[in-house]
Amino acid sequence: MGSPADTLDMSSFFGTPEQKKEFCISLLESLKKRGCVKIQNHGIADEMIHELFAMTRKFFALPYEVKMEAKHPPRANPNRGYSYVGQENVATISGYEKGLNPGTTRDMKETLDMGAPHDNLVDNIWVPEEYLPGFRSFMESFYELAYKTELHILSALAIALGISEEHLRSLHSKAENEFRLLHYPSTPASVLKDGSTTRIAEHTDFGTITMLFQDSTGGLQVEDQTQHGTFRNVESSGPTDIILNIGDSLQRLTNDTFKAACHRVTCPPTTKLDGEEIVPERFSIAYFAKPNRDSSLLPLKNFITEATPCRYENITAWEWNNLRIAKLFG
Ligand SMILES: O=C(O)CCC(=O)C(=O)O
Ligand SMILES: [Fe+2]
Repeated sequence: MGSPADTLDMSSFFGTPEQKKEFCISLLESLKKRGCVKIQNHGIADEMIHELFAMTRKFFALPYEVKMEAKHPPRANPNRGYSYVGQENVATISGYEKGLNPGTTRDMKETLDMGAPHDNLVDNIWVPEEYLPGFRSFMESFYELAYKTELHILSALAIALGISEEHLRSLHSKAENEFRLLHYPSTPASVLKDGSTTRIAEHTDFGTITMLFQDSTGGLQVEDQTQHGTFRNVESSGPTDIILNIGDSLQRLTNDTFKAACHRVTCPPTTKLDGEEIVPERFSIAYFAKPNRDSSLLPLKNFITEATPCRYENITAWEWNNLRIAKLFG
């Protein structure tokens, strides 16, 4: 089966110049091989991540009617607010890159999508403060913390790729990101058996990088970059690990030097689909780092050579995002 995702200690990025260089090189190698990497000591305090999970659990434990006070509009845009189980089905876009028709597999998940606290275009949608005191301000501060880590990771990637750190960071200067809480309710294994229902269908994320936190339930799988069609289980050593994966926008900017990581969530590996088993609920949190909406996703000059001609047309990050999400709901 080969090794699962590598684990990297990011404290070396903040260490000596040699340690920093070594971290950047390992990051690039691991991502190219496995499509994702686990990062520890990334700078976000453990207590903040534990609190993030605690808040996430509290949010999804609210009565349905309360969550619906923050309801996501019926269409994909603006991508803000609470989506109930069945509202968004990722299989509709699973085969996008491969030119396949929309799939019909249903996702068993509920989500809360948020963006920057002061986004120029779209406001966040919150449940009234009295139902979840402190929730909004906590999520807004976590967003800022995650953005700082995003910038460090972008620097590390730029160093490893030999491109300008300033330029890559400037493409992300507005923090026009998305931040999503996910809850997969407990489900009889039999429901997930025939393939018509899953937790989240396979897909690539649309942005530059995704930083994911998951609980210990299991079920996340990422496609190996060197063996297409082979999905490997990715288990975190704890909720504080960041699972980092590459999205479509970085694939475009690097002219396919990086390929976006295809991933999905199924039953935990130990589930026996034939039994009476109940698959336990699962919580995860994804921070989707995206280029500024108005920036171009045309591959960067460094990646265009005679041997590797430009593979992508000029499109803005916002146009790309909207093209990808158009089929998500409905
Ligand atoms: O729940 C997870 O671990 C993955 C979620 C995900 O891939 C997404 O929301 O794009
Ligand atoms: Fe994803």
